[in-house]
Amino acid sequence: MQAGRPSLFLSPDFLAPRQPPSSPRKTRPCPPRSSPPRPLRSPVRGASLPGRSAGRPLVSFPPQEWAGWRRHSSARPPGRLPRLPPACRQNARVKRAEGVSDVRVPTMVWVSRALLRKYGSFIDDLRIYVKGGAGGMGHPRYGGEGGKGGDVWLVADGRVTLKQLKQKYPQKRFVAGNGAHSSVAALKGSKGKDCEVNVPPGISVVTDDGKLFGELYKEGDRLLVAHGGLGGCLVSNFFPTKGQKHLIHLDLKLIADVGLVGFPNAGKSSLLSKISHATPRIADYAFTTVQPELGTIEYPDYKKITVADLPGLIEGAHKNKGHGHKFLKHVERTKQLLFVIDVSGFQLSSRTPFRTAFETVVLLARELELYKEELRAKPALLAVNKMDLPNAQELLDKFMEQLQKPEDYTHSLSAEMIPDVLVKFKEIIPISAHTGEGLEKLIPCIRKVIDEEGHSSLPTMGCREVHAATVLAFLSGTAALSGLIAAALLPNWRQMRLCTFNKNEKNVTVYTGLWIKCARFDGSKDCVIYDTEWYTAVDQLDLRVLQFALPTSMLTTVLALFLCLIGMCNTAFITTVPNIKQARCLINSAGCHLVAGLFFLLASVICLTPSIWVIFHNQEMNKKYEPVFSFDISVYIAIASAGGLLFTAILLFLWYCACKTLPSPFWQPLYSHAPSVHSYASQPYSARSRHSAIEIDIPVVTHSS
Ligand SMILES: Nc1nc2c(ncn2[C@@H]2O[C@H](COP(=O)(O)OP(=O)(O)OP(=O)(O)O)[C@@H](O)[C@H]2O)c(=O)[nH]1
Ligand SMILES: [Mg+2]
Repeated sequence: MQAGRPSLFLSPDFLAPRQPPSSPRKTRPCPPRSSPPRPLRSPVRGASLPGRSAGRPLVSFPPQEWAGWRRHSSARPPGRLPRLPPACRQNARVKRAEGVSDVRVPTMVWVSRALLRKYGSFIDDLRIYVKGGAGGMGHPRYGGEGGKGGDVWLVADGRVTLKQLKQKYPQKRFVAGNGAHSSVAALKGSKGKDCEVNVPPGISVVTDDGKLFGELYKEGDRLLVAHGGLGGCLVSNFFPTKGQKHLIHLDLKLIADVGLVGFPNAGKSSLLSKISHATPRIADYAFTTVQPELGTIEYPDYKKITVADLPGLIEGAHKNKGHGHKFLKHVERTKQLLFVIDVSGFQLSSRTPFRTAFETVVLLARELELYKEELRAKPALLAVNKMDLPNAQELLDKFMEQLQKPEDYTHSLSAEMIPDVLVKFKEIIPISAHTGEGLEKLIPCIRKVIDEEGHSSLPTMGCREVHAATVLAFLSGTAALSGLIAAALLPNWRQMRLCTFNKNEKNVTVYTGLWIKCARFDGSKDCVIYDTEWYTAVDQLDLRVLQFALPTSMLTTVLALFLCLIGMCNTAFITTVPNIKQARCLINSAGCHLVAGLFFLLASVICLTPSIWVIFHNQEMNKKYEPVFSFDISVYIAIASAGGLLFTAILLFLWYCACKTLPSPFWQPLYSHAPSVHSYASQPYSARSRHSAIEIDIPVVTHSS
């Protein structure tokens, strides 16, 4: 077998940790004859599975043995059965010739073949070579300095996967450009071209010797992995230095809020498919899931929680048995663990012991603990699945009893299988992923635990944030509008103080507003002149402009407030899902807050500019005529109102930017169906994401027998 290619056959000890290859074998041995019968035919009597063996079973297999092959078999393994390795085929032929009908095919061969068929094309660990560009030569005669070599950067980009990266750059070499040499024309050589490698977010960069280089968590994160060499200069005798070079591993670890942890066949994928729109593969055999898959639970207040369906763990996963490390590493970054167990227990194969539900919990806790102790600290929920099976209630009662006093029931396990600390579950919820029973309790519970812990890997904006931002914008906008109205109505834009030297006369102050002029004698509150045609007088252009500017500003503000109001009414003040039509065009559209913010900004500018002009215009008038003009309180009010409008606009812009960068549901399509259509829950939680599963790359598995 060629090294580096996925094997076509795996021996049953595939699940054992990889050992250095011993002496090469020419033929692959058939698994021991002690293994129990395994079917190659469909459980349906007489029906043969599609594929090359269709119509001509390789081996026959009594139906009653099939029944014992998998517990609670409800689904036929999909697709064609794998071809047996030559040695086994030969063995089977001989046995058939001898009249032995029940030639046994080990479960793990079948499982491993199925696993590899899918597993081989996914990557979550890629080893690449990075090299910074060399510096340019200096110029000894003129003292010129060579350009610096380009650097190699890793840039997190959600649109790429490691598989794409590998396909695009099969050489897996990333070399930055060299710096330019110094020349007479350009004594300082230009810098070499940087090399940017787009990698998926969630990457840990590890050197060949296991040293952590850095991590790229979110879109746009950058990491410098190889510096370019320095250009030749006087210090280096005009000789350049070479760029750094490294062999690094891009290790992809899943970033999700909740990780589904359990033994194979517990119903993890079934559960994910029920609570989200993800469509993981579900089948009645172990290791159906061989690549982690993500689904998203969406709550009525638009909070989203990502759930990762991880491949099943087996005993010894912490020692990398069954590729345990590759699966367990994805648990590391989840914020919450959701243990899923089969209420009736689990048995991987007839050669491995049967484990009760209680034992599976104990073993899972031990595996996690041995893999990384920190995992113990993660909040955990326990979903006891398959409650629709007969006797499930009795088994559950027993299981609960065992959990109360675990030390009394661990005698069936050896000492090294018992965890130092049994996981403390925040909640134990009996469910049936089949019928949907218990999910109405589980879904809010997941949310509650995430909220309590106060961290979600995907920061989301819920109703409260929307409420706060729009209410604050609405209030400050309303206050600014009131200010504008007051400024427009008060006759206090300009004062003209007329003093007299006649002792019998009193001084007069003329107050000019936008619409009226009022002259008052000192000590009197009554207007002696009430002139609504004041603007016919010369040199009042600034106030004439304000006559148009302020109403325009007010109208614009009203429009912006209207947008805010509708947004608020459709989000914060109702508990049900907002009217989809309105929400789409107003709240849900990225333009809504942007437009409202732009209106506020416009209103602010329209009001502010002529208001400031009044101040300068007064100075000019004082110079031109007598120094009797001064501005009045309306100017202050107008400028303060413009400031308020500007603040509102900034608030909405910030909110817009936050929404654009955060994965807020307000910028994505809303539900396409009402939440109540879900068969399993009539409660307000929709729990159905509009996202389908996100594919996660998994490493290529190469095994030689
Ligand atoms: N009766 C019953 N069967 C269930 C339930 N949930 C899952 N199953 C069945 O159990 C089998 C395994 O389900 P999966 O969802 O593939 O299990 P898994 O834990 O993802 O398995 P792996 O991917 O191998 O780790 C399938 O045949 C499901 O139909 C349930 O609530 N009740
Ligand atoms: Mg699965």
